[in-house]
Amino acid sequence: MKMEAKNIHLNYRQDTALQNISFQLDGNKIYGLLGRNGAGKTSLLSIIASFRQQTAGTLEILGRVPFENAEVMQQVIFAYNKDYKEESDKVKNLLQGIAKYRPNFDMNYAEHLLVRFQIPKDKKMQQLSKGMQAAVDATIGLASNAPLTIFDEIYAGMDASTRTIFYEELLKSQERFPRMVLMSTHLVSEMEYLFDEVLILHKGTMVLHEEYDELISKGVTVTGSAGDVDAFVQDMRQLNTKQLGGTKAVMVYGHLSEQQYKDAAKRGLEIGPIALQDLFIHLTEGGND
Ligand SMILES: Nc1ncnc2c1ncn2[C@@H]1O[C@H](COP(=O)(O)OP(=O)(O)OP(=O)(O)O)[C@@H](O)[C@H]1O
Repeated sequence: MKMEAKNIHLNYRQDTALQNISFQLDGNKIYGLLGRNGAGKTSLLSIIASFRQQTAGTLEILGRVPFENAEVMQQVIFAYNKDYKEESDKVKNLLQGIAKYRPNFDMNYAEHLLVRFQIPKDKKMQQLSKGMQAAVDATIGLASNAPLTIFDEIYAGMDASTRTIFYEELLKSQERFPRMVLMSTHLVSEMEYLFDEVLILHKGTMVLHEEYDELISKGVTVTGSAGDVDAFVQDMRQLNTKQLGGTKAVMVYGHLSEQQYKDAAKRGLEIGPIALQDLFIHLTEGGND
């Protein structure tokens, strides 16, 4: 699967929701789309899923414009928390209806997921709790086996155990049927282990797109006595500082050279990894409140 966005803008009347969004995604990987409330995640995913059209710029999926292109849209599933209050269909009938239009839909797997999520398949959708409805949305997203699978904050309403089942099943089904998965979230620390690549949106612009391993390897946390830490990090890009008594931990962004590792060891400083959550907070702080 391949996707390319060039200079996408989206306005809602006079408000700008997305500006200058460009990226290329290539491969059957899990992409984490991170952003705070109102960053533009749903807006961007809705354009990718052809639920709405951008104001300017181009989007291509497999080299074609997806909007109103049935052939491309067959390959895409957009799973999000739907409103089922008017939905009197039973769970099993809803799934059967979806399976008719989805060539890769795996009903056996969907039933397995319903058992794992403890969803009674003979119950009407409108009678399920919010978390159970979200689990049905996740089931649809996973069992559709669509080459481009989009989950928009699908976990909302799910309890911690249900979310864990969802993450496990996502990884298992991705192994069986590799696909491009785009997943928006602000539960960064809980979900970061799922991501192959990370995209961070902030106030409608893309502030970062990198491979997860590369991203994590780029930053380090330097811990030790405050004076030594300050001297060591003085010329580095500092992201975050914590101090407890005389001990200080500073998160810095950038690769350390071999010499810097040696210097750190000499000064008795500890070098540890950074957390994506810290980087996310740093890159998206300010302006939204
Ligand atoms: N239908 C709409 N009409 C007008 N403005 C909208 C509409 N939908 C979204 N917006 C605005 O666009 C911006 C981006 O919203 P969006 O829903 O894409 O963010 P999000 O990152 O998905 O947020 P959240 O994490 O809170 O769901 C926000 O400022 C929001 O107020």
